[in-house]
Amino acid sequence: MQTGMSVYDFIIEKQADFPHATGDLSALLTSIQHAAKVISWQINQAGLGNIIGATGIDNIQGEAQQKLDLFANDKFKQSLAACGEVCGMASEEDDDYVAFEPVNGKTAKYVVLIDPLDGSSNIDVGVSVGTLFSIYHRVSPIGTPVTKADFLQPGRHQVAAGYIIYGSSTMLVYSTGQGVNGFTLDPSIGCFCLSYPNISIPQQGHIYSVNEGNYFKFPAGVKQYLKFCQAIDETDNRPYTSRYIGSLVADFHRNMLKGGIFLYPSGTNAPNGKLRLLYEGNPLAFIVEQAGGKATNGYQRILDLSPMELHQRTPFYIGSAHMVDKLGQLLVAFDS
Ligand SMILES: O=P(O)(O)OC[C@H]1O[C@](O)(COP(=O)(O)O)[C@@H](O)[C@@H]1O
Repeated sequence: MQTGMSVYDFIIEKQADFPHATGDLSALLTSIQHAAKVISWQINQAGLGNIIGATGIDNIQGEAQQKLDLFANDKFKQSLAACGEVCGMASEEDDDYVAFEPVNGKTAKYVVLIDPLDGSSNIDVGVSVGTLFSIYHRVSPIGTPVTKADFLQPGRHQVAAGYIIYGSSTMLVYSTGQGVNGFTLDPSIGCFCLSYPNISIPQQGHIYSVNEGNYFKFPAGVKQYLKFCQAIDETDNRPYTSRYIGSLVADFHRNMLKGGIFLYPSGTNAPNGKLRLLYEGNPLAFIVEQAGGKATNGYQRILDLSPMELHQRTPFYIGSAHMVDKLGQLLVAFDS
């Protein structure tokens, strides 16, 4: 897999490893790229058009819906519905899942869960934002109406997952369960090209990412862990560095490439934290594990959690394996 090759060539080469591959997943991934390119173009001109700012409506999360949230949600819905491989989509921006009509009599076997524009409250200040996606095989019989059960599957059943980061460059990072690869959008040819093959996260990092403004709401184990990160100990390069953008995809992407831990504890914003298990937790947990890292709710592997509701939240700790383990030990010691 040589750097610079297009994602299309990459998918075709990878498909060769799976003689029974039908190309359906490849077509689905291509439809995600199409929507991402349109959104990337819109974000790059965001200040010029009438596309920044809020719509005046709150979404089911109780958050002010940004115009670009809706734009991105519609773009992914259109592209995924048109590709014919997806029987339904659940989005952080929609109260309930939507079922797609069959295309040319094709029997779609996948469902997609998506956070169309994560960190969108940062758009009008020019900070990186992202899209998160999660793909499963449906559990209901093919050809029958899609059901809620198709979306409430544990994260370990994901067939593929990934994110797009709209930052200094636009990147697609995804996994189909055979490692993690990153592709940068080359605007001159309108194509995602391989730029980060076989990404792996360092087992130990020196960055911690958390909104310390919520410190007094954190569980005792988290407070202990932050003390550990800030303590002076040259034997293992402490104190660590604090970095928090407030845009999950951007914070995660940095920590995956450099090594680090991202924390969004329980008790902040809501009893179970702020971040959504299905749209934010599961796709990033799938990616980080494929890159050699870990993701937990403090006590359990995120990918083993059984979802009960479409918009349920979870405490979220993700990153370098040794750092997530250390935090887990302190949570058990101080909060169980
Ligand atoms: O402002 P807080 O409470 O630190 O929360 C920041 C977190 O919320 C988010 O903005 C939530 O994302 P959404 O934009 O998808 O609601 C994350 O990207 C980010 O990590």
